[in-house]
Amino acid sequence: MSLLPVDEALGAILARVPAVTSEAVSLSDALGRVLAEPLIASHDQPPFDASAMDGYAMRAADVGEGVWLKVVGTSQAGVAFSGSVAEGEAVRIFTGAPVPFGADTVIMQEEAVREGDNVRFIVPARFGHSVRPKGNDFATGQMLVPRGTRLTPMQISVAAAANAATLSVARRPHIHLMATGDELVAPGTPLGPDQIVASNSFGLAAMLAPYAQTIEDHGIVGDDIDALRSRLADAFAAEPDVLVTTGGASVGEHDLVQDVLKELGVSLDFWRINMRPGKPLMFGTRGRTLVFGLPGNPVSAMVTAMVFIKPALRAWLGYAAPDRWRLPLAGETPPNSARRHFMRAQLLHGSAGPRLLPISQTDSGHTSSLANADMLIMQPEHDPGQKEGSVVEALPIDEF
Ligand SMILES: Nc1nc2c(c(=O)[nH]1)N[C@H]1C(S)=C(S)[C@@H](COP(=O)(O)OP(=O)(O)OC[C@H]3O[C@@H](n4cnc5c(N)ncnc54)[C@H](O)[C@@H]3O)O[C@H]1N2
Ligand code: MOO
Repeated sequence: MSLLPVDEALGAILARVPAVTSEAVSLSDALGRVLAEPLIASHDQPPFDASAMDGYAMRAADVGEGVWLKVVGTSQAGVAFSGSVAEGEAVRIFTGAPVPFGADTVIMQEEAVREGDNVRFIVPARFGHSVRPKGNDFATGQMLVPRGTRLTPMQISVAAAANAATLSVARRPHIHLMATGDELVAPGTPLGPDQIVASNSFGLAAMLAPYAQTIEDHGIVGDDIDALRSRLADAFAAEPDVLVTTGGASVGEHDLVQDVLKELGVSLDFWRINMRPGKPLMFGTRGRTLVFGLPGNPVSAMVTAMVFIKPALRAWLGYAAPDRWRLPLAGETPPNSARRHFMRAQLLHGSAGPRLLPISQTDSGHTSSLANADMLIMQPEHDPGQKEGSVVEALPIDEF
């Protein structure tokens, strides 16, 4: 049985991801969305030379020890001084207010002595000090946030400062989930004999939600070919962008998912990957729907979603794939088999800096160890095992 290498499988999936399409959203809906068009400044910021302090604006050349200047007016934020500052004059000014024509410098009020309409300064003037020049923050036409950025609060703030009421962001996919297996019952159900709680769709919905416009969970379908056919046909009728099944992916008589997907017109790109956990993963397309058939084992389902579905969704949104992390080990790893191993690991934050502590549990049904992990170490095929301190590649579990 030949197993497809992980990188080839990922390449095949990415080749099926459609081009980014965009939609406009208001700033209040933009957090966490991926920018589809770069944010370009449409005005200079500040739009005028502005004071950085509450104080006085004047010509630096006019300031000297014991020299009194005449205060000829006030410039406050929103209401500029309408005149200009001539030799020997100053204007009372407030933070953010336009620096009047003729003035070139601001001195803060703590360094000023005011008597009636006159002011003198207890420090020498430094030309241009406490003046924010027009366009100093950003200038018209400047690119402020590049396309493909996942928007943070800081970037939403700069977008608002740039006077953008809406942003062009990537449209998000509609994702459908379906669990398969006669033994499965929904969480909260008193367990009968031979029953297993269906956990996969809950973990997957949580993992995929940040990328999705909607997530629709079709619940649990038993290992019955007619039921599976009808429920999957219903799911396809909604034309989801992505359909994810779990379970029934392996080789047993009850593993029906592949046959039914093909019967319903899914063109299968591959089945079975050279990795653990997650070997029986299948992937194909039906029209514009990307179809992922994940293994039922809960660790395999979550790991294959991390390794394949997340990168596919990042590409869907035009979000550049993050670099793989490279971190030193806080313990040794055992020799690996011929399959690439995605090994559970804890991220330790000690005085030696961040390090990865491998978790020895490798059972693909062992969910509690996965819940304890922060990262998956990517152990290469045939890796002889690594000593503590060796630098290894890893995928952070909670990264977008
Ligand atoms: N003869 C072989 N047997 C198996 C092979 C193989 O190559 N030859 N591969 C093994 C590997 S690797 C995996 S992974 C599993 C995957 O099998 P399936 O995708 O067919 O999964 P199921 O048999 O349906 O379930 C496996 C296991 O996971 C539990 N499960 C299923 N769905 C859920 C869910 N939604 N939430 C929680 N747990 C779930 C299920 O009860 C089983 O315990 O096959 C191996 N066998
Ligand atoms: O994919 Mo399986 O996870 O190796 O048990």
